[in-house]
Amino acid sequence: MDKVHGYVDHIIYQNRENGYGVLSVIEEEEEVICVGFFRNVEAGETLDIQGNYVEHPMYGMQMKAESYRVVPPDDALSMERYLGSGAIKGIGEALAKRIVKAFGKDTFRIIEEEPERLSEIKGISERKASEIADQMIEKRELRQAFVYLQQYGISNTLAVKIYEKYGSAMYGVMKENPYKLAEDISGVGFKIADEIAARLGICPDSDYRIRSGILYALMQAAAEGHTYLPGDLLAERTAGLLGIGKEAIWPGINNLAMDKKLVIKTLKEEKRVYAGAYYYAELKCARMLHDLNISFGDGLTGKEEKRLLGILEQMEEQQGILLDDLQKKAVITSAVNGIMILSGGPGTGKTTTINTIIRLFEAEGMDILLAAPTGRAAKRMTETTGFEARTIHRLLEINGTVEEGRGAEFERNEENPLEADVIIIDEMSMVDIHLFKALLEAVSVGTRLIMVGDVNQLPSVGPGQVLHDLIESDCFPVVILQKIFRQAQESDIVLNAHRINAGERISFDNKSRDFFLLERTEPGVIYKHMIQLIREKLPRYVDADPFDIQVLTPMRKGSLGVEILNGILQKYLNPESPQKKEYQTGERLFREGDKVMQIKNNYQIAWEVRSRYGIPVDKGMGVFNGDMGIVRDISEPAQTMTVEYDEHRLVEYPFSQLDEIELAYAITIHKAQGSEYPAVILPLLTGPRLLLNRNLLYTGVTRARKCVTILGSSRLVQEMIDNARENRRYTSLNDRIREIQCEEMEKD
Ligand SMILES: Nc1ncnc2c1ncn2[C@@H]1O[C@H](COP(=O)(O)OP(=O)(O)OP(=O)(O)O)[C@@H](O)[C@H]1O
Repeated sequence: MDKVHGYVDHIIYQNRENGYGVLSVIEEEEEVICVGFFRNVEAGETLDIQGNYVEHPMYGMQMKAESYRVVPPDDALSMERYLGSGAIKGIGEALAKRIVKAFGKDTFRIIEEEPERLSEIKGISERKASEIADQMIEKRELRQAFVYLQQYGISNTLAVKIYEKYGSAMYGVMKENPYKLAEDISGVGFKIADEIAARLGICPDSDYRIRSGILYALMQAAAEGHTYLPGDLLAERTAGLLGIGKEAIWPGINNLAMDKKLVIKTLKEEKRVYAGAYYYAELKCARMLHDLNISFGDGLTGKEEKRLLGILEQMEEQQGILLDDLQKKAVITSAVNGIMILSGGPGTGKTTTINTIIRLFEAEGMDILLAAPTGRAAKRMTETTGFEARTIHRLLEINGTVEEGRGAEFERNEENPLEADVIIIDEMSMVDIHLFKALLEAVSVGTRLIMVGDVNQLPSVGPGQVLHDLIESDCFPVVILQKIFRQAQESDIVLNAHRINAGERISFDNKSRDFFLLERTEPGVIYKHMIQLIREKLPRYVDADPFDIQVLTPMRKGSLGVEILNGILQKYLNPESPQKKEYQTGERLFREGDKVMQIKNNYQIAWEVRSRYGIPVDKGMGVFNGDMGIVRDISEPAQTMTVEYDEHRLVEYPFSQLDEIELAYAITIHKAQGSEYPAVILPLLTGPRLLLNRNLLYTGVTRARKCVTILGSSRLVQEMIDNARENRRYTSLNDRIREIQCEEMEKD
C-alpha cells in the first residue's frame, strides 16, 4: 500500500452525489493526483491518504485512494494555506501568513487553546481572535462528527443537519435514542434511525422504537393521502412495520398523544389518530371557511336576486346563449355568498358558468383573481376565460426562502391578505390540505371564494380530499351541473366519460371519431402502435405536434409502466444522433430534444426568457410539479442541462439537481391531473386491481380534448369501470366543518 501526505491544492473534479473526486495534492512541493471517494474535503486541508499508484492511460500516474484521513496541518506552509483558503471566515491569505509567521508550528494549538494570543497580531482584535478560535473548534468537532456518523452510513449533508441540531449532544442522542433523529431531522427517516438502533443493539420492542414506528406509519399514510388513520389500523400497520405484536402499540400511541405529537379524536366509537399538523390544518381550514361563509345583501330571495337576474338576461343576449337553471343558480349564488362550490363532469358548462360569473363581477366593478393548482391548469384557465390566471403558489406570492422540510411560505397570508372582491379557483380536486390552508389564510372575510372542480377526478396527490369533503359537509352553497352541453355526436370522449362515471358500459365499435380502442395483447405490439400513432397518425388527425400527444399510463413499473415506455419512446421519437448531446446519470439518460417533466415544486429555481439574440428579456423564479418542457442544451463543461418550458422560459439545472426532472413521453395518469392534451394514448393491458379503478380511467379519458386511443384490453377497461372502489382516503375536513357549524348553532 502506498501513502501520500500533503495538502489539497485544489479539487479538480467532484461528483456531489457520490463523493467521487479527483484532487490535486501537494506533497513536498510535488503535485500528486489522487482519485477516489472523498467526502467533505476542502482545498487547503491536509490529508493522509492510503492507496496504490496506478498508471492511467490518458492522465498518467495517479494515486488511487483506498482510505484517507483529514489531519491537522503540520508544516508552516500547509497551515498557512489552510488558514488562508477561506475556510476560516475573517482570515485571508495575507493574515494567514502573518499568523503562521508569528506562531510557527504551534499555530493550531495556540488558536484552539490560547486564542487570546492571536490579538498580538496586527489586524486581529480580541473579538476576532475568539471568533477564529470558535470556528476552528467547530470545524474540528464537525469533522469528528462526520467520522462518527459515517460509520452508520450517514451522508455528510445529513451529518451537518444532525450536528447543527444537537451540537455535541449528538453523541448522547445517538446512543440513547437514535429514533429522535427521525422526529427532529428532515431527511432522517425511520429506516435510517432503525438501522442505527440495530447497530447500537437497541431492543426491538423499546418504547423509542415503537414511538418512532408509529410516527413513521402515519407519515406513510399521509403519503397515501390520508390525514388520519383509524387507531386499530395504525396499530396494525405499525406492528407489521416493526415486526412485533399489535398490543404493544396502543400505549405508544397514547404516550405520543400526551406529548402532543399526535391527536386522538373519537367519532362514533372510532378512535382516529392524527399527526398533529394534519389535525390542526383541517381544524383551521374549517374555522376559516366558517368565517368566510357569509351572505351578501338579502341573499337569494329579494330584490338583489331580481336585479342580478336582469343583468344576467342582458348578458345572455349579448353572448347569444341561454344558461340553464343550474348555471344561473351558480352565477347568482356566487354573487350573494362568501363561498360557492361549482362541480360537474366534462362538457357540463363549468367554464361557460365561470365566464359568466367573471363578466357579471366585472360589470359590478369588482376586482377578480383567478388561479389553479398547476401551471398547466392555470394556463388553460387563462385561455378559456381570457383573463390572466396564475398558479395558486404564485397568487399567494411564494416566498423564495423556503426552509427544507417546512413546506412553502407565502407573502400573502393572514397579515397580508389578497386584495380582491372575488377569487376563483379552478381544478379544486387537485388542491391538498396544506395548499388549501395557505389559500384560506390569504383570503379575508368579505372576499368571495369560488371553487370549481370535478369531484370525480382523482383526489390531490398530497394529503386530503378537500373538494370532496367541502361538498360532503353539506355546509356551503354547492351547484353540481348535470346537463351535458357538448353534443353526443360531437364528442364520444364526453359521453363515455359520463358513462364511465355512472358505471355504464362503453361500446368500442370504432365508429367513433374521437374514442378508439385497439384490442392488443402483446406489449411489443402496443409499443409499435404507440410510436406509429405519435409519429404519424395522431398529429395529423388532431392537428397538433407529436410533442403534444401524451401517453398516460396507470403505473410506473412493468412493461407498460412509465419507466420502460419512456426508454422505448425516447429511442424512437428522439433517437441518438451526433448532433444531440447526452448526459447519463445513474440509469437515466437525457438527450437534447427530449420531452421532460419537472416532478416537484421548486420555488427557488430561476428561469429566464431570452430574445432572439440571447439577451435575457424576462426572468423569474419557480418551476412546478407537472410542468413539461424540452431539453435544449446539455453542457458537460458547465455540468448543466437547460430545459425550455412554456412561454420560452429557460431553466438551467446543475447535473446534481436532475433528480427533479423525468422523461415525459409517458407519464402516470396521476401526474396528468389538471392538464389537457389534444390526444391521449392509454395503454391498458394488466395491472394491480386496487389501482385500476373507475376514477383512474375517468381521469385518464377526460385529459383528452380531441382524441382518446386505448391500446390493450377492452375487458380490462370494463373491469376498471366496474371497480368503483376508490382507494378510500381517511380525511375529516368534512367532520371538522360540521362540528364548527353545530357549535355555532348552539351558541345562537
Ligand atoms: N347553457 C348553454 N347552452 C348552450 N351551450 C352551452 C351552455 N353551456 C355550455 N355550453 C357549451 O357546451 C360546451 C361545454 O361547455 P364548457 O366548456 O363550459 O364545459 P366544462 O364543464 O367547462 O367542460 P370541460 O370540463 O370539458 O372543459 C361548450 O361548447 C359550451 O359553449
